[in-house]
Amino acid sequence: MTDPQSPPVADWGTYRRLAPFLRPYRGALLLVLLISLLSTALGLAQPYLSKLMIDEALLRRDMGALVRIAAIMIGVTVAGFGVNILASYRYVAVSAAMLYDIRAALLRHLQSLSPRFYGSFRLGDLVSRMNSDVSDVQRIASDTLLSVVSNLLFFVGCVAMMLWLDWRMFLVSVVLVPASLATFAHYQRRLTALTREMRERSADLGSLLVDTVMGMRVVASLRAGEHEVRRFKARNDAFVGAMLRMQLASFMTGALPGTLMTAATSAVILYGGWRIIEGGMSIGTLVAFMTYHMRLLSPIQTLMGLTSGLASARVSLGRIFELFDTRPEVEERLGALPLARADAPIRFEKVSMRYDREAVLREIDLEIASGSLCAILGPSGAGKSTLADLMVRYLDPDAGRILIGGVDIRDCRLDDLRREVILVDQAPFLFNDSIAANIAFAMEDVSPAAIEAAAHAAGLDGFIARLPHGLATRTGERGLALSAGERQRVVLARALLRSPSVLILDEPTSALDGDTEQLVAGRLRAALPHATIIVITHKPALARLADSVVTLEEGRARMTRQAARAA
Ligand SMILES: Nc1ncnc2c1ncn2[C@@H]1O[C@H](COP(=O)(O)OP(=O)(O)OP(=O)(O)O)[C@@H](O)[C@H]1O
Repeated sequence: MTDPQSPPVADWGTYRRLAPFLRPYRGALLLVLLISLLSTALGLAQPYLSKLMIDEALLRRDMGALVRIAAIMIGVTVAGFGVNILASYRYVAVSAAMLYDIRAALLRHLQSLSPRFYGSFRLGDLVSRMNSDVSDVQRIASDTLLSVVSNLLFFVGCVAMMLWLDWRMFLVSVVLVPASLATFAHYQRRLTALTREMRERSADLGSLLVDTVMGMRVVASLRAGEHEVRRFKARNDAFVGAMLRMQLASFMTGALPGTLMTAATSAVILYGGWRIIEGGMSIGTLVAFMTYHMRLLSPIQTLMGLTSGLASARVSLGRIFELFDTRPEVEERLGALPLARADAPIRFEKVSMRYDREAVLREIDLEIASGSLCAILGPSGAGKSTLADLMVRYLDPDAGRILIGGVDIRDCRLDDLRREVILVDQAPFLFNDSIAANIAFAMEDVSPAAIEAAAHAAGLDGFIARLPHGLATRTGERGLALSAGERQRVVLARALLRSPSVLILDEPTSALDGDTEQLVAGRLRAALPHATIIVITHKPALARLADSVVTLEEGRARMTRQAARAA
């Protein structure tokens, strides 16, 4: 993983990585290409029809030819209009479907990354990659690629028609192309660097906004509003400066080479005029040639302008593929075994784990009996949450193994493991939805009675009865419309509804008073009579209810059979 402060610019080969996403749409894209070919042919016919109009109808004073050619011109224009609309419509539909596939694949991939990744990656930067960068690629894919194809086709067609009409005049027409291309290449390199800088500044701004909004209560209580506005202004100034520099380079990349090419027009008029006066060329040919020459500029200018879009998309693609390239720390083994139930003993065998260079767990040996209530105690930072993360494979140990019923959990299907072993985190997370939807999150066909039973088991029934909308009450952004203790019980109900074989609770009652804690503890066992329940806690009262107690200290685990003795 590179430093998020310096997002990569993908090399041009990165576009090849889009191939798997393009493959399902090969047929549809080929059809768009054929429609574009037809549209180009219709566009190229117009100047030649003007030549016929001048040389065959006007100069010969032939009224019949005039009407015929005018009718063909109108027909070609109308057909070109229809074909263009069809090509754009089809292309935008295909590119939108393709971009959806990329976003969905990215979302799936992000879900496979460990909490450690989310702990180290800036949230604002992540959102900016999912949103702005994918949108940027979408914009380029929907506008630019069709434009590149049709302009290239048009360019090739123009060159062919000009060579066919008069090759000497063609040479005059393209004499300034090399200078124009050199100018373009210079500004294009500058543009790529400036685009990357602009994206970095934009991600800085996004991260600050996310941080400030998430920490709004701290900002308000410390009266740091003005401090945050100043930080925002500094980052916004840096962003605007980078954007202006990029815009200037983008303009120069398209406009300077185009201006050079326009100068060639005078040379064509001079040379063509001289050939007509000498009697070596018809007026119709010069008019048609001039039209092709002028139209030649347009695809060159458009293609040059588009490269700024492509440069920007290259930066965005680099940022998107950097996420795709972040390997999940935990992956399912090929041929992983199904796990029907996990009501079996859990064994830790010489499990060691370190973050960066610091060892958190050292050769832990432990057995937790099936169906027991086990309390894990230990000072803050001893590695209790890490132990829990290992049991649901948010992380894998550096050494040693964890077995359920004698099977290494790394050999089990991840989906099965996480269905049977549920971890309720220390920081309960609620979605901005109803209490019922939060309890039944991502489950289908759950009866209201089952949700109510889970809410009762989590000690929420009294609270819900007092609410005017009951279970339909919304929980607010991140559940902040509920108290900390209520949030804890909603996530507990969410876990209970799923009837896991193993339930791990990381400080589940830290925000509850003693009476509510006793009530919840009592109902928990009744709701899951056969499950193994592992409770990480700092509370002696909760530990006293446990069948066994494990104390973690300095990376080592000590097991005490009786809660009363341990406490
Ligand atoms: N993603 C991480 N990167 C680096 N160090 C980490 C990471 N997560 C945890 N740690 C460190 O590992 C140690 C154990 O953390 P852990 O959260 O497992 O402790 P804990 O016993 O659950 O603490 P508490 O009782 O305060 O919740 C701590 O020193 C912590 O700073």
